[in-house]
Amino acid sequence: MTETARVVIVDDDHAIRWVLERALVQPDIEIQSFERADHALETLLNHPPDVLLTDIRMPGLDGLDLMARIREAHPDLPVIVMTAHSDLDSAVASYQGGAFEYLPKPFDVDEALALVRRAIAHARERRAPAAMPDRLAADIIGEAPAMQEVFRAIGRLSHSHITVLINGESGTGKERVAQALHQHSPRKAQPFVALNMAAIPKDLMESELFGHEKGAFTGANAQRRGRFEQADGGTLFLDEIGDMPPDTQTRLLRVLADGEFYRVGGHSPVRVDVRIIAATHQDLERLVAEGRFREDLFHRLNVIRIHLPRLAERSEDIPRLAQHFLAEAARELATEAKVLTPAAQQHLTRLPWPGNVRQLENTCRWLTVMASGREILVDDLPPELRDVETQDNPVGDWHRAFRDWADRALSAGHTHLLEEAVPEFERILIETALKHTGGRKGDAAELLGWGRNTLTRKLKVLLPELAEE
Ligand SMILES: Nc1ncnc2c1ncn2[C@@H]1O[C@H](COP(=O)(O)OP(=O)(O)OP(=O)(O)O)[C@@H](O)[C@H]1O
Repeated sequence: MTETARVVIVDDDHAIRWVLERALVQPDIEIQSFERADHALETLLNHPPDVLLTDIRMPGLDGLDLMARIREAHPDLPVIVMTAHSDLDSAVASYQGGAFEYLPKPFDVDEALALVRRAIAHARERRAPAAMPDRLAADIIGEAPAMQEVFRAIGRLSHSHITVLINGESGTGKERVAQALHQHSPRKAQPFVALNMAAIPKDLMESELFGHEKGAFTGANAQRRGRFEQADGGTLFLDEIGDMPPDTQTRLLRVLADGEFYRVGGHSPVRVDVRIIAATHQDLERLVAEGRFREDLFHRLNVIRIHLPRLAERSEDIPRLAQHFLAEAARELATEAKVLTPAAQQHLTRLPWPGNVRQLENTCRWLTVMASGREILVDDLPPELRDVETQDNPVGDWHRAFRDWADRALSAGHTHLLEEAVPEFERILIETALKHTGGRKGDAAELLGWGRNTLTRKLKVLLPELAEE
């Protein structure tokens, strides 16, 4: 976050102002200082900063009065009160007046900066509901612009009962978003019921959705309420709607139009009030064009469309998502949360993630169990992720080729692979380094990290034709 924070300092002591002004010179902090509280008052009231640092004892209006006046108008403004160490009474008074923190003088500049940073974060957190949240109540993480767009949509829809269609590949978080839409809707106290069309056998789908009467078909030993009835008053999430068979589509359309339906084998209509959120990874327009999805149903569902991008298209969210999933996995397994080294984190942000957020979540679970240390290195990643070729990871290429070679050699019954591999490895490095230095051996040795003598010795064995030159 690069938003600039405004910090106001009020202290009659010139030296303290000077020290603080210098301590707080940061790219994301803007400072304004005042010598007297009464001079600062008007600015503070009309243009409240993110954080106020004030001394207590000052001529004219004192710090506690200043704080009281400001907090009347801006109760959430964090105030840091500075005062002499010994002055316990004023510290207590400042807390009672609602100070965010008490900073005893003399203070350490790093301590002062850390406290100001904490106060800025606190102020932002308080403002978060009004500003753009980067995390919703349903724990959806997303700072990427496309996710912010999704959050905005959830916010805008929070007073409505409108039908929503969520598009996105498998594992991108469609169900999470559906839950968030529900939790931020007027129906939040009512049930959220989810049903995945792809997971139900076709001939059970209607009874699953609409319920059945006793004796409606073989095995229907009792009356059963379907998902529509279970979701009455709440939200019904229909996942993989593109997999819904045509006759169920027809029935669904009728329910959406009439607000009532019949249980399978039933004769009296059941009325329900259900909000539908549907999701699909398929291109519904194409299914409509191909005659596999009813056009009228498509239009009924496609009132508001939310698109969830693939994880690779929001790679800036990967570090926070990973951290979140590592913490979750640690909690589930009752162990300490692992942390990614910067290199491992960078590697993860560059992977293609065909399984999207779900794949990242599973990877974090795997790492929590499998990584040996608390810090996760690139080498700790599962091989299929570690050696993936990425734009910036040419190493992936040869790792894979090398692994294949080892595999083949072992399958062919070779033993003592190192005797074969190590000289080959060194020969390739030496040749390449010499190519880079135009044949200069001293420089090549330097590039490789060897002494010149070592290179000469290696050349004799590995590349005798070059050794004498
Ligand atoms: N932005 C996010 N923040 C935190 N967790 C997320 C986020 N997106 C997805 N998840 C988690 O990733 C997993 C997959 O998400 P979800 O089941 O919602 O995906 P989906 O698109 O509905 O998948 P499918 O189409 O396969 O059903 C879930 O465990 C979900 O909680």
